[in-house]
Amino acid sequence: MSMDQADYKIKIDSLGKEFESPRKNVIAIENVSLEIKQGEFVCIVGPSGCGKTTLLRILGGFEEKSTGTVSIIHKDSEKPLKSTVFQEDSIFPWMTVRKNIAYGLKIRKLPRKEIKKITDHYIEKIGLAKFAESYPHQLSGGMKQRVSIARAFAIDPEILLMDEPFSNLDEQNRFKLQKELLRIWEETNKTVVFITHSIDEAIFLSDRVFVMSSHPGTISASFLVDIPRPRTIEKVRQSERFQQLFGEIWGLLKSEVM
Ligand SMILES: Nc1ncnc2c1ncn2[C@@H]1O[C@H](COP(=O)(O)OP(=O)(O)OP(=O)(O)O)[C@@H](O)[C@H]1O
Repeated sequence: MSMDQADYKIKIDSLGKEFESPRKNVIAIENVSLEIKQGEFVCIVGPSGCGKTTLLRILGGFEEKSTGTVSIIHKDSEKPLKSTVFQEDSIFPWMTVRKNIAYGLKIRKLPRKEIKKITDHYIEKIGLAKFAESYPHQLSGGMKQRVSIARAFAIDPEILLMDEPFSNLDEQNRFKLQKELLRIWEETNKTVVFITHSIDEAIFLSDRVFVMSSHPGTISASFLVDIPRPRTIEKVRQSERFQQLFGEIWGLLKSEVM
């Protein structure tokens, strides 16, 4: 199939990962198959240890798979295919907010003017104009995660991989960042794969939620989140569809978590 004909952005087929260890090998994920469309926002939820991070690390190219196939359509080879945002803030402590966001663009050797334009745009988007020349140690946890997100978007990847980026934040900061993330995503048409422990967060953010189960770590179900956008946390939580999805997803996870 030619790239233009493919109706997926990411296609995973019978993916498996076994970690070898001297005592006992661990099967982290087994027989994972899924397709993600261009521009889709998907969340993956599942109990601790079910293999979410392993799956994301394979997608990100940080880990080798053991079995199966992963196909990702890279449309514009001039631009990076993917960028990852991790749970802990991973910005450079010795660089200012501005330099952190500009870093990936400098690596790509974009013209200086262009770098400034893009960097200013994202500094504004994440509400850190007053902190552009601050260093990470002068920022709160939420502000640092904002910088990570801005940095990931600034390099303009086709796919964003996010591994529990908000799990270390308090609830109010999490709401704020979720909203900002959706706002930026809505204007960029990027494909996002987002891992979270939180069913609320998964439903609020995504077009589709994949639920993973453990032993073996595999996809046990997927749910279409047909709640209209733009969304607000208040409206989503009050909607009947939210309650219904929450009940169904929790129903699946409950037995494992308990
Ligand atoms: N480098 C490694 N070597 C050996 N085993 C590993 C390695 N990385 C992960 N595992 C094992 O693979 C399984 C899946 O781990 P993974 O971190 O992907 O789960 P997770 O769903 O992301 O967990 P959590 O939600 O707690 O972050 C676990 O049993 C874990 O111990």
